Amino acid sequence: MASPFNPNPNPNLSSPTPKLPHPKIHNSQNPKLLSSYLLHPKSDAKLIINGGSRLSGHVTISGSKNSALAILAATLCCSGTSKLKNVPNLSDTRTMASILGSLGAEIEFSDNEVVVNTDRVGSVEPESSDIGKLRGGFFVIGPLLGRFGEAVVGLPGGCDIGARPIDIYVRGLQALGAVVEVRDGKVQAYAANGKGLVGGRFHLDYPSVGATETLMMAACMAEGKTFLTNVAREPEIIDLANFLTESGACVQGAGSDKIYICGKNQLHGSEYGIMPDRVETGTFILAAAITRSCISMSPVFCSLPSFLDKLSGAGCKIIHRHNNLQISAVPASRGHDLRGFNVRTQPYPGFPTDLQPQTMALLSTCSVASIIEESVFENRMGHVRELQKFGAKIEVCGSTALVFGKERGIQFSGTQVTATDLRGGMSLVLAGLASEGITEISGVSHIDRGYENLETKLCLIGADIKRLDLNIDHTSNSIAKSTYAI
Ligand SMILES: CC(=O)N[C@H]1[C@@H](OP(=O)(O)OP(=O)(O)OC[C@H]2O[C@@H](n3ccc(=O)[nH]c3=O)[C@H](O)[C@@H]2O)O[C@H](CO)[C@@H](O)[C@@H]1O
Ligand SMILES: C=C(OP(=O)(O)O)C(=O)O
Repeated sequence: MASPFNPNPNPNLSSPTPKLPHPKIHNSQNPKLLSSYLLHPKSDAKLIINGGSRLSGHVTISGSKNSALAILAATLCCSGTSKLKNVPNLSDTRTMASILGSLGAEIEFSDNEVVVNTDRVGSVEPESSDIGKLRGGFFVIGPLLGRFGEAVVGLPGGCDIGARPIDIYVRGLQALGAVVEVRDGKVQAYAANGKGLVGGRFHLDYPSVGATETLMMAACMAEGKTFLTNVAREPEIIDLANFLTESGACVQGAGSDKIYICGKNQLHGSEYGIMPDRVETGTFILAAAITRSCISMSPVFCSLPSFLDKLSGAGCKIIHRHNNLQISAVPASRGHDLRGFNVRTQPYPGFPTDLQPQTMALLSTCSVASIIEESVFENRMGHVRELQKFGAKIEVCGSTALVFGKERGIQFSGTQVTATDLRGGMSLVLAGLASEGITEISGVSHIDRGYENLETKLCLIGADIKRLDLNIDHTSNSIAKSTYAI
């Protein structure tokens, strides 16, 4: 389909996503220098979507953001050099690299490979402004305490989708022999015996993903055995356990609700490939569904059981063979459209909260009404108001949303919306793809935290989406330095 952008290209429109510089960083003495290299795009870009196109073709799925963040933190447990492959190049992974650099680690981030050497780590206090940008940065408290017996880490940031306290982390670290206090907006922790952490037993009163990962890393470096119960069972936990094992740790039970760890003083460097991103996989499945299209993607691991069951029940045909997944949501005939379904988000293997907003966009276009209950985060409905601007009929009561399908004559139309968090932002991209006309999305930096080369991947399967970067230097025909905040 001819794009309205092509005949008279607007010089402000750039596609694909500008490639960020990949610096080589060897100066562990100067964390400020490091931060200035690991640049973050400013938030004044916009995504412009000319919706209504059917999608077709193949998508290459990137490495998992959430695995990569935990495993980057885990390199702090390892002496020598760790080489990580299939790391997605995202603002979150770059921030994590910056956090490791601020501790004195030497890092090279090139394409999708990160090489980390932690032998010259000389600080236990990472740059607080970076910790405040994402949730994963806080995970370094586990390996720092384990390796050095102390840590001073700012309070974590991440998507604004609930209070997101750190009480389970604190109680868990205390069970491993740490004294933990929150002072001046920072968590100050040290080993009570003045030497190092000691193994222990700890029951998580909720299977928190981040607390499980943090305690696994701490326990790997504690003296003696640790037994964690009611732990998170997400595939990212298994990926972290595999990395730790590859680096010399003894971790058993990852993927179940109990993890047993035999502590070691120090792990060694290793080479490890990050697993594919299951949230990105789910998002592209939803992109096909909402546009009633047929696409394929790889590599895909079977890590979305509840989500795939729901989509199949709605009428999507999903074939997952080896590491390739094909989805067809093309209606077989008139009157046979996708049906709505009810969703209750839950820890793995339940329906993933990180796909709730994008699923809500799809359900607004389905043939019957649906109910979405968000049970993991108490405030993950920020996207509803923006989806309503497209014409979606959604009513919210607390953490439950009633999503009316197109029985109410809903037809999405392009509009101007703002992303206020990562997955909520992505639900707006999906709604834009399914809309008639032009959609303009602001707050793109939220989306950039979690989707690598988003516009390129969507364009390759036939979407009409471009990035409008207000900081492009048109005089030099290249992306100006001012595009990035230093
Ligand atoms: C970087 C990363 O991996 N982020 C993921 C991780 O976040 P994160 O690790 O932050 O998510 P958690 O599993 O910890 O949070 C789940 C629930 O537990 C609560 N809680 C958590 C810790 C704590 O000490 N006290 C407490 O009450 C949280 O407020 C939330 O309501 O898992 C979430 C749930 O799958 C995903 O949405 C995030 O994408
Ligand atoms: C909630 C998410 O990330 P974070 O935990 O970093 O906020 C997410 O990836 O959807």
